Amino acid sequence: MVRAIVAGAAGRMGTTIIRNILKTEGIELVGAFEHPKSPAVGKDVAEILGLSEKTGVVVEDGLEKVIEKGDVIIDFTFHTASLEHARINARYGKAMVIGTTGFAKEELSEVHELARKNFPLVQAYNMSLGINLLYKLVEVATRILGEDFDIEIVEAHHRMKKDAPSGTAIALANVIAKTLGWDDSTFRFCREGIIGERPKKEIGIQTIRAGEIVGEHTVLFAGPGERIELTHRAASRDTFARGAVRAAIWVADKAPGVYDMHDVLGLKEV
Ligand SMILES: NC(=O)C1=CN([C@@H]2O[C@H](COP(=O)(O)OP(=O)(O)OC[C@H]3O[C@@H](n4cnc5c(N)ncnc54)[C@H](OP(=O)(O)O)[C@@H]3O)[C@@H](O)[C@H]2O)C=CC1
Ligand SMILES: O=C(O)C1=N[C@H](C(=O)O)C[C@H](O)C1
Repeated sequence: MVRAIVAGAAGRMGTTIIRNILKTEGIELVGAFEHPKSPAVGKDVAEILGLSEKTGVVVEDGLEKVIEKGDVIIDFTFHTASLEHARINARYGKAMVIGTTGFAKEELSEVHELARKNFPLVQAYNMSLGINLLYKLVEVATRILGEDFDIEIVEAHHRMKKDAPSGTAIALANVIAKTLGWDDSTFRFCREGIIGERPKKEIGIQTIRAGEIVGEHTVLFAGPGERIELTHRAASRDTFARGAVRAAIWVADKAPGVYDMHDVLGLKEV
């Protein structure tokens, strides 16, 4: 049985992940924590989730209060918090699953460096099966169309999302750039005013924030006389949470290193 600790236990993803752990075989919830000022601290997670029966797991006020109880930490919080949790975990060597987005390049490099030396980590900006398949489809479409077609990414999320563009949009842009042998200097995040003709060597990334949209990504390939759009729409956060729980079970007994959802889902060789 894999013993899981959930960071950001009162958040949108934290609560969804805990619900999924409670109904999944092979994994149990042994710890949950929030930042010290959170009103959730000191409450049984059942109270946060609106369950009638107590779980016996109380929300603590930091990772170090619970880390020794668990085998794997699942972290969907905030970029600075996840980096701090990785730094703490480097001293304990527990497995980690990090779904947090919004990292600066240097922050993510530090997280990966810590993992390579000290603990197994699954890090992915999107843990849904559909998006991880979309990465593959986009790679194929880019290989076939990339030289002649303009490629744009449009992402839409709920009004509460703190970072833009989404981590998934950046990951999609990275797939396209890698396939074409380009780098991230070709990413174009916004356009305004007299911008002139679109350069060929450009990957547009546009952001929409509105209402309660769970998460939508479209990659658009527009060429002479025709257009292809590949779209993924998440209807519920459960799709991300199921992926995170699957990743937690998978990574618990792995050697230190950085893994992604293609490792977890067995899509590496597809
Ligand atoms: N990889 C994937 O598949 C997915 C990734 N995400 C990413 O996950 C992250 C969280 O998203 P979401 O759940 O919607 O956001 P929320 O703001 O709802 O949840 C984050 C939680 O973490 C808490 N938190 C902040 N700092 C700390 C800390 N130092 N220690 C412990 N807890 C802390 C927050 O508390 P407070 O609110 O009080 O600040 C909040 O409860 C985002 O980066 C998002 O982009 C989201 C969905 C899918
Ligand atoms: O903040 C969210 O909600 C989501 N964030 C992730 C991202 O930034 O890619 C994944 C998902 O689309 C939901």
